[in-house]
Amino acid sequence: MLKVDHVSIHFAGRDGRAVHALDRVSLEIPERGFVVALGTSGCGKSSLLNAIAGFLPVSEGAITLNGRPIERPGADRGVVFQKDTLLPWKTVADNVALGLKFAGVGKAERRARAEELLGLVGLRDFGRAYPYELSGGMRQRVGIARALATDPDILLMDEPFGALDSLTRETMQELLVDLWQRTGKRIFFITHSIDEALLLGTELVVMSPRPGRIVARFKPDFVQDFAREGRALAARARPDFAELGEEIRALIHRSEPGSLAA
Ligand SMILES: Nc1ncnc2c1ncn2[C@@H]1O[C@H](COP(=O)(O)OP(=O)(O)OP(=O)(O)O)[C@@H](O)[C@H]1O
Repeated sequence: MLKVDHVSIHFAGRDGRAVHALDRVSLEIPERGFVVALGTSGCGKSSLLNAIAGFLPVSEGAITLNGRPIERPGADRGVVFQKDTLLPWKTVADNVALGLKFAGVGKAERRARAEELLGLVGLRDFGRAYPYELSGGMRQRVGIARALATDPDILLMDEPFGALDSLTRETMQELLVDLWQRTGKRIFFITHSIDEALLLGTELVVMSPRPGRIVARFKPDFVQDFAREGRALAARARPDFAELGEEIRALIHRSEPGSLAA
């Protein structure tokens, strides 16, 4: 279990006043859970993800993974960002195996594991290519393979498909749901897209800013239809898909700065 227990994160703002990026946020991600956070810009989504990753210390509260407190980055958490962070001078296979190298895994095993992971993300023949030879979608596939390399307990994904064109994004959503089913990893995923959140999440947490809080939680089951069909069509066709989407849209708009409903 990944457990975020009453976590607050404060930053010193430029005017000297504290910025409450997160205020007593609690969250649990069970095995095979796919939790999606969404909300307006500045509601603390990335701060929450960075704290789970161990990049950012919490001001109050605690985060534990299988009972162990998270205090620093670790191989039990794989991270994927919107912008790929591949090393341009290394081949795709070497990029995928980077975490394994740090973990002291030998060359032959690294190579075999990279090949296996590249097969899993549909890039079997690209191990010797360099990142500049790949499209944006392909680079994100490499990023996902790299995040999976150390066989982490959880995947942390910060708007991983936010910079992709809509067709590539759909393909990547299909790939991720397939990977999720096959690997059984728990996932924490950030998006600005209500459609994407509904399609992917087993739990959606809607956040609002200043201070960053969870204002609503939903447990939709559209991802089961998506996984079964391999396509989003059946899930999107359900009347409750649009209804829940509208409910979440209204919630988010209400929390926007300057909103008349705020
Ligand atoms: N290092 C920092 N120093 C000071 N303030 C910060 C820092 N990082 C984030 N903040 C502030 O904390 C709040 C939450 O930021 P965060 O990036 O977590 O939000 P977000 O929901 O991920 O936003 P976005 O959707 O735009 O990525 C914002 O008000 C932001 O300005």
